[in-house]
Amino acid sequence: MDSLTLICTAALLAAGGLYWFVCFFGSAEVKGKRAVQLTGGSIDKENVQDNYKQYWSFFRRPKEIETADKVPVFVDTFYNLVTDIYEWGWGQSFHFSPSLPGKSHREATRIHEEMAVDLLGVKPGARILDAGCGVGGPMRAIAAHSKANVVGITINEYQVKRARMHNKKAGLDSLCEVVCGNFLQMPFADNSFDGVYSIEATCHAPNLEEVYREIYRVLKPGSLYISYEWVTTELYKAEDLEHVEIIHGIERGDALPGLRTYKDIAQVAKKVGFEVVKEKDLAKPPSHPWWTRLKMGRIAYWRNHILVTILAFLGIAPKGTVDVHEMLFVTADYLAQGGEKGIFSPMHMILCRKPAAE
Ligand SMILES: C=C(CC[C@@H](C)[C@H]1CC[C@H]2C3=CC[C@H]4[C@H](C)[C@@H](O)CC[C@]4(C)[C@H]3CC[C@]12C)C(C)C
Ligand SMILES: C[S@@+](CC[C@H](N)C(=O)[O-])C[C@H]1O[C@@H](n2cnc3c(N)ncnc32)[C@H](O)[C@@H]1O
Repeated sequence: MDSLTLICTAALLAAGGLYWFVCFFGSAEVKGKRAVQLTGGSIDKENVQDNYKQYWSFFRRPKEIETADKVPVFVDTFYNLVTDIYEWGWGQSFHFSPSLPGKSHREATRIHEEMAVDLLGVKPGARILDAGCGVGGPMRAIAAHSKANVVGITINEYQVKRARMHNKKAGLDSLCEVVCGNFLQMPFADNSFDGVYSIEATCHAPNLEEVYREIYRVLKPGSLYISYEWVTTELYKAEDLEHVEIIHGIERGDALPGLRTYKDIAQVAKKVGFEVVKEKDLAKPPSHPWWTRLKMGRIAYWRNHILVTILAFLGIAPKGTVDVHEMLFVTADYLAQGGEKGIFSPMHMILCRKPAAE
């Protein structure tokens, strides 16, 4: 080999190495997390693996998941385990949105979020609630778009920390406030919000009636509530074993005490006193598939898996991160199958009004 060939080979190797480094340590989306910063949320590094086992133990005793008082703990554990991986591999908005041809995932996400607040019809300065706010991606988009004051509530203390940090960084902390608490028993006065929204969050409630009743309580009479619900659709057949396996896979990988059918949503809303203004499954055509983003990411998930394995081996990421990542990897597949078969929707939209006071 002459020296020119040697130099060229070395340059190629260096460029390849740099490319892998950027791919590995850089981010697929714009977010505030890098692989080397993955943690177990509020869980101490050495306890992550045990907490992951504890999360799975809930599914070995499904009756416990049905016991309402155990669910917030189970959901909190789940979000300690996944929040950093979500932020790293998906972004600050922990939800799906229909694909929009010609638009990026970020734009499609923002449009889906802005639609929610547009339908609430709130004015600048109004006080609105985000029930189940995650790390606040939707809250910031909605506050910036509507100029409303948004109060977010999440059961997970680590998400509160992340959301407050992002709000400050985005210069939106004067419009956005974050509270740690349970949306089944909120620390807010009756009739104190001009609007409420929940994006892919109430699916974690063991009993939809309880959370809708609580949202109804804090909403001012005459004001609107909008929710994007996770449901099984009319195509889901309980006697089809493949359908059952997909839905169970979605429940296990997403901390769900049991997916509801689309029929339950309006029924429960009416039961607690709401008038149903509009109900629509936003996943249905002419919407473009929401699950293509999940499928397109497959190569990146493999890359992420290798990276997480190396980081855990080196002791940089907590032990247990590999298991959590693997769980999400498998879940992504169940979600995409549910979407493709049309048996599952993460965006069954319902818009309700609390009747005006007499
Ligand atoms: C509303 C909920 C969460 C919905 C989505 C935001 C998340 C559901 C599945 C998640 C993911 C699956 C695969 C991961 C991948 C293996 C990893 O490398 C990078 C992150 C993922 C893409 C991750 C991102 C978030 C989800 C899409 C539920 C919980 C009610
Ligand atoms: C999938 S994330 C969606 C977050 C946010 N809506 C978004 O789209 O980015 C679900 C959120 O619901 C919250 N949540 C689940 N159960 C809750 C409960 N009982 N009380 C408060 N928040 C809860 C979780 O902590 C998490 O923040």
